[in-house]
Amino acid sequence: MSFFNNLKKVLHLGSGNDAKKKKVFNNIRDNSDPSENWDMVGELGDGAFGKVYKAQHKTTGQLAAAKMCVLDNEDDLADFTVEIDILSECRHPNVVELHEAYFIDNKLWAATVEIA
Ligand SMILES: Nc1ncnc2c1ncn2[C@@H]1O[C@H](COP(=O)(O)OP(=O)(O)OP(=O)(O)O)[C@@H](O)[C@H]1O
Repeated sequence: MSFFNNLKKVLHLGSGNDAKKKKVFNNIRDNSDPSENWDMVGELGDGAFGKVYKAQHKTTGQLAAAKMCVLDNEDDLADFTVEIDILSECRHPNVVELHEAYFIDNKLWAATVEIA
């Protein structure tokens, strides 16, 4: 970034749209309802951040563990994106695979391959 752009940023002289810019989360379907694709067919457990449900994909029948975390607001979503991004790209026999992640009504849903 140029010196001039840095100065504009420090002095808050941007275009005025910066605060309104919506964050883009590459691996999270924003404002999308997981129940369009997944049926919650049971409960698997409780974690530090929320409940984990047993989910079944409506078309493929694939089973998954759907972890649901209630967030205070959309800004808190940024705290989870690192984990979501790593799980989306990581393919290892000892690490659960992330199918899909959704964010709707301040709830983050992450559907990973069920292992138990
Ligand atoms: N992929 C899965 N397959 C089967 N059961 C799972 C799976 N993921 C979680 N569970 C169940 O849900 C419970 C809570 O999981 P969760 O990952 O939230 O635990 P946690 O240890 O609190 O992790 P974190 O600190 O990331 O929230 C687990 O103890 C387990 O019983």
